[in-house]
Amino acid sequence: MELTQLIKERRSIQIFEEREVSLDLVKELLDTAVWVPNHRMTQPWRFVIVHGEARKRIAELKGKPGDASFNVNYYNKMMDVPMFIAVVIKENPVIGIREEDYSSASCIIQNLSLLAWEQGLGMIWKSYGHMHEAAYRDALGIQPGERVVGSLHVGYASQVPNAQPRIPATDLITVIDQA
Ligand SMILES: Cc1cc2nc3c(=O)[nH]c(=O)nc-3n(C[C@H](O)[C@H](O)[C@H](O)COP(=O)(O)O)c2cc1C
Repeated sequence: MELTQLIKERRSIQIFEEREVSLDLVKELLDTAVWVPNHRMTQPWRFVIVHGEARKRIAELKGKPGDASFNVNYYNKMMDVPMFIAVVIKENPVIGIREEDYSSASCIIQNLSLLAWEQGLGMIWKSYGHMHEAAYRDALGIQPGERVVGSLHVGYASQVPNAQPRIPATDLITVIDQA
């Protein structure tokens, strides 16, 4: 697919087919996705991939089946996601570097979503609050000093949402050409 078409036609996917996602394919896509610009080449990221039965680590964060606190809707919603990828970065103590690192990690996520889309694979970047909470961090082995940039839900789309219109960049351009 041509890059322009890929960029415009990629959608964030919420609802997936039951079909499994190949771990090898995702590893290969990630290997390409990390070719982002990265000031100082800090490359502070790593990726925690959760799939199969391990999805229960996430699905059971709001109670296990049988618990009084069990949230069946949350459990089912999470177990319907074929694969999760937590994009994790080491938090640099210097704020400027921390922002650069976060920006580069965001580029990886966009690269990955385009590469996945090209392969017919859907994805959504989720930023739910509980990815910063101790229970989620413990379940995925997130270390002190690490930040979860996003929890990516990955799978083959069962529904592709309509595109939401973008404000044309041409309406947002200020051209300065006078001395
Ligand atoms: C930083 C970031 C965080 C996001 N977090 C969520 C989220 O928590 N839940 C959600 O449904 N979508 C989330 N999204 C996806 C956006 O809602 C989606 O990109 C937007 O609606 C435009 O749709 P499109 O990606 O299909 O063009 C997030 C996107 C970004 C870039």
